[in-house]
Amino acid sequence: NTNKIDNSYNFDEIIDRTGTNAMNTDGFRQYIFNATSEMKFPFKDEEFIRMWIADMEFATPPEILDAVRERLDRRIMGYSQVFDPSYYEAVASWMKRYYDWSFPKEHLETSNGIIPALYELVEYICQPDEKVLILTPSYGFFKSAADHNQLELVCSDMLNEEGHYTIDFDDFEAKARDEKVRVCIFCNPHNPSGRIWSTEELKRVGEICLNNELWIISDEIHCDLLRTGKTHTPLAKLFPDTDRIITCMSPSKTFNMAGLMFSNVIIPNKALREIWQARHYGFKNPLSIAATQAAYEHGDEWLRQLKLYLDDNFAYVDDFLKIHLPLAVFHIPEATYLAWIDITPYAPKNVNLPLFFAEQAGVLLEDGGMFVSNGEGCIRLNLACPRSVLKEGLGRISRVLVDQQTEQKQAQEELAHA
Ligand SMILES: Cc1ncc(COP(=O)(O)O)c(C/N=C2\CONC2=O)c1O
Repeated sequence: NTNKIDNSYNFDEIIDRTGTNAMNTDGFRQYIFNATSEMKFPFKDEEFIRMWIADMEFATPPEILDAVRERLDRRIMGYSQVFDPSYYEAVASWMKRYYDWSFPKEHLETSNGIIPALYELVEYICQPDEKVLILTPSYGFFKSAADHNQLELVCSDMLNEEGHYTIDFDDFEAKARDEKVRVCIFCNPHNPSGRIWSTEELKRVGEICLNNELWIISDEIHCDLLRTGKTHTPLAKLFPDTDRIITCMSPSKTFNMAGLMFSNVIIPNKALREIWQARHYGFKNPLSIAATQAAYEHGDEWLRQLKLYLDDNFAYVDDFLKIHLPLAVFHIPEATYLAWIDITPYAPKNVNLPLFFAEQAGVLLEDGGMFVSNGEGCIRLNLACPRSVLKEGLGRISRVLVDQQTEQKQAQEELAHA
């Protein structure tokens, strides 16, 4: 089952993920609600429309699955690391083709995911009394990387002009000047706003950080997931003379293989790289190595078609909101497959929005409260799903919000006439 029809990949296919130990289907009670599996809802688990965690409902490309099968056919799954030079060649070729960027082979390390790499790099870079700078709203694990290392987190709230997010450079620079701020974890492209930073913005971030002797971890996991026609610039590409920018990338988000826990960490600074090599547990899953290399060697056409499908999903959301929730603030993001929507005019006040939508609509989603700060009134929808699923999810969301608003108006009228 290659999920290809003629030469097109089938992104409309509904794939059953139950019984696969998927966070998406089985981990939401604990992750979103900090609850046990006993937590009850008016919906069966299989009735939920799942739009929360950022993995896809699409099959991992057949070319990648074939590479895993091929490695399985070697029949021994012993201790493994990346020894084969063809791995670096595959990564380097992808970076050249897509970002016109290259880096020396000796700078390339690998990690069992970018989150673990963030935890390790922050530990190796910071002294115990130093601080971690991030932009907010932020992917929650950026805060965890500071918390995990008992370090103070410093947040620079992004400016939000009617849903257009930009960096408050005065605030960012003021915080970067704090001599105890040692590292900035920078999200490029940005989750959850979906911004692709312009060259000017990237240069200002880099100059502010480097002029204040910060290290920068540029988390670029979303860099392949762009709207068709958009381009990504690795931050390190703009600063070839510094070795204080660490770049984290992975095909895990691009090709729906996050469960294989494999990412690239490009560390130009020799001393830091030596600490990484001394401290990091270097053995890797041989199936993950095979899958990751295959993604870079054979993923182009699947990615091209995926981007077109996501373009259409985003266009559908944009049209839907303009008709059914016209007061919501939404702009099709330049990157990611995540829709960040300000529903303040419709949202019930003082309720836990993920719980509200789970209980009232049978939709699992994340809200601004899960993105550290500066996300009030916003929800985030994962659009990496078949259009039929997207339509059902949006329909349920708008119904409960409009019903909620109608009930609010009726209650106000009754009060007014009481
Ligand atoms: C900015 C960013 N960095 C790192 C990761 C995870 O890297 P990994 O450890 O899997 O290699 C994610 C996944 N983002 C997710 C995952 O679920 N919801 C999200 O927003 C992410 O958005």
